Amino acid sequence: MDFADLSPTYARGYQPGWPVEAEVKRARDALARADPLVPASGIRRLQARLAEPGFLLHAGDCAETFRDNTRTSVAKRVSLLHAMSDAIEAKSGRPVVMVGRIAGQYAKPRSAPTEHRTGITLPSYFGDAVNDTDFSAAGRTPDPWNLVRAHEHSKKTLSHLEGSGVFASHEALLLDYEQPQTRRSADEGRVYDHSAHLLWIGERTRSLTGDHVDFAAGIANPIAVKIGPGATPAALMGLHAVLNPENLPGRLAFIFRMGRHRAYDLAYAMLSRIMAEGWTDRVICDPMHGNTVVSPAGLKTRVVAAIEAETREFFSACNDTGVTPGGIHLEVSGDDVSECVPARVDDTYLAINYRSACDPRLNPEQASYLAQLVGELLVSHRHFVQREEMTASRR
Ligand SMILES: O=C[C@H](O)[C@H](O)COP(=O)(O)O
Ligand SMILES: C=C(OP(=O)(O)O)C(=O)O
Ligand SMILES: [Mn+2]
Repeated sequence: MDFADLSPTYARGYQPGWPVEAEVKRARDALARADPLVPASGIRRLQARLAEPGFLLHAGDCAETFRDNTRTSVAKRVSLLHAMSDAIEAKSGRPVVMVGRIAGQYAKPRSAPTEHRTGITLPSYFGDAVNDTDFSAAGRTPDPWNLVRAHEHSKKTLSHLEGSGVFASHEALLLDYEQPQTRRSADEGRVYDHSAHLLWIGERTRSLTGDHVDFAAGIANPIAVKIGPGATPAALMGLHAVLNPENLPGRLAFIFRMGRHRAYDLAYAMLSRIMAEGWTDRVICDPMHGNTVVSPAGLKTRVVAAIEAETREFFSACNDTGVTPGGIHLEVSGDDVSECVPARVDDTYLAINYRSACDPRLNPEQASYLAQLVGELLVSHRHFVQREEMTASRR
């Protein structure tokens, strides 16, 4: 296979170039026969929780790996989510719904279809559901049976999550993974994607005319859509019309990931439109994905101060438009990694324990700091709401 020319297949909605189409069909058939990973009742339970005013804590790995899918690792991730949730609840008094980037976050939409190292060109790493991080021809060749392995691993993770109060979510990127797991429920006739409770559409695949939005429109799970700096209020309008035409609470969330410098202005414009239209869609802040930088040694990192700054800007825009902040979306690790730098990019710090298979994650200490901050910012929003109510009652 000519790895240097993957661009044409990859351009089709970031789907990997599978080497043998017949194998893709066999893997899809295996997924269609496999047990549903999450039951319709669990999906409906999350939808009901999201229809209430609770705050969504949406966090986990950028890319889970099969290697790290152990009971211990899952337990550490769950306990971090609980610690963060407790901190937000304790400060703000607002109930928190925990949704992990977990039990299926195995696919990545990479900026470039190929990676070059010392004269060798191979496919990029697209997540364990497609290929391997190992930079070798064997490791990087997409294997459709990894889709089936991703299903098996997700099943194992879900068994560790049982009774933890954490719902599962991932980016619905690989249609060869999602479509075969989509079934009509026998009791109420709705169509659910049983691969996770919540699915999100990424910044790169949210085109109104693309296959991903079309797929999401056809399933009844809660859906989130990433909204980056290139989006307009008109684009939001189109997504709302297609994904939540009945304006159902708990169905749709917009995850803003604007980057710290333009976060306030861009969010303000979008939130004003949401307010004016009276949409029930939840608004969430992802202060990670617009703030990725590359260190001098070539590692992707994020400065915690920038993550904090975007979080503050988002909450200010919510306060100034009167929209309720609906959640925070973070990439975090249960391990003490050194992937996000405190205040300035520093390769010595990054070298201590950089383990991410894709994007840099907050370690537990950094994640807990962010959770405290969010709790505090929610308190000032509560005061804002009370002020509004007082003004209204005086009229
Ligand atoms: O979340 C993941 C990344 O932001 C996305 O895959 C792009 O990463 P890349 O620019 O390293 O390809
Ligand atoms: C790829 C991701 O984000 P975005 O689509 O916002 O770039 C991600 O959440 O890992
Ligand atoms: Mn990421």
